[in-house]
Amino acid sequence: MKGMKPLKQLKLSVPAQEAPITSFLTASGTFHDGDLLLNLKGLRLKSEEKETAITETKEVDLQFSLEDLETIKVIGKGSGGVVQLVRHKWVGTLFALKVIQMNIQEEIRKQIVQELKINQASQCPHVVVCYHSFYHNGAISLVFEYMDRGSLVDVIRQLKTILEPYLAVVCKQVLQGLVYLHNERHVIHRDIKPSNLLVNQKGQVKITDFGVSAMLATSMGQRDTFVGTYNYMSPERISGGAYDYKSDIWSLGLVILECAIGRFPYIQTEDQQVLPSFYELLDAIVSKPPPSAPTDQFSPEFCSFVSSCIQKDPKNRSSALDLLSHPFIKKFEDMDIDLAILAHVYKGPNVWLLASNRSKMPVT
Ligand SMILES: Nc1ncnc2c1ncn2[C@@H]1O[C@H](COP(=O)(O)OP(=O)(O)OP(=O)(O)O)[C@@H](O)[C@H]1O
Repeated sequence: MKGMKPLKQLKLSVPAQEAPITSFLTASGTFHDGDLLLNLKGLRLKSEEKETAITETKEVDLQFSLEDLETIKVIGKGSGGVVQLVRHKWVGTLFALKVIQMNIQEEIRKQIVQELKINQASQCPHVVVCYHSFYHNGAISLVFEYMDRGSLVDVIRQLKTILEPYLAVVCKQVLQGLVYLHNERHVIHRDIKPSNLLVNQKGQVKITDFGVSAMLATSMGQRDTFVGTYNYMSPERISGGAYDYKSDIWSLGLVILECAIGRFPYIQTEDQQVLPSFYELLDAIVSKPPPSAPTDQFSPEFCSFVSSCIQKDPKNRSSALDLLSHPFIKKFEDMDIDLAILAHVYKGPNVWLLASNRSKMPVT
């Protein structure tokens, strides 16, 4: 047409950016990073689309979007957002939906998608499966396998303490999860704590929130700055030094000791209910001798296990793989202890039982 410039001559001035938004976000709102696609319909690996995933649970094959899920109730709240129990409207399967509000910055995008990828790809029976991840309106929604007995926080709250035979089984399962993360995935969890160890009525214990805390920290522009609790953090992390898989072992040791004695190990006595102040706690973790299991109350195997984990120098801590063959774990292996009994005695996060229920469990 007359007067109209050829298309080639039309120029649009776009401000210079390190990476144009179109390089990772499509017009329809889909993140893409290599093989990975993340949008309202969920997370997909292009390369895996053709492969038929062979999994034990049929839920993995469910194709769904957020609209297919209906909320039943809120089951938890963390520093990043709420966790809801949701049901798939058509199939009826229950899931835990974690919604995290976040302002995604360009420089952390790669790390987030990487973590989601690892999380979703989990094929370990002791790591909570993340079935789907949705990114919508500045929030990331993660659809997790629902663990119907809540976390170890709920268990300790109700039962007060967990006896050694059960603790050995809990420990073994967490260690199997850690061996998977450390030795197969080559990643550090970085946030092992009671609320991230979930239980179901089958008596399975699984590690959750893998990568989520790091994702939150980075999204807040605080790369590697922790957003949750510092309570279970290893001395080398608190001091800002280099840390590795052994950092998770320190945290595991504190969690297991807490489950045995019924209080956070840096709280000195049973009467003392409050935690030391933030700085007192950090100082105690870094400068004081590490906590240990009282030898007059616990078996030598248990005391040795705890001290193999809670060592100030990470070099002196055992690896997850070595701990799997520790005498404390081996001691109860032949007894065929069914953790489902514990899950049965303990009725779940909303019912607080009296500690008298402990009498139903075997005595060490
Ligand atoms: N997959 C799940 N199945 C059942 N309950 C869950 C699941 N995931 C989380 N919860 C419950 O929701 C609670 C809150 O979880 P969330 O991961 O948001 O925070 P947190 O681990 O308690 O704390 P923080 O955000 O500081 O890490 C958990 O303590 C647990 O009771």
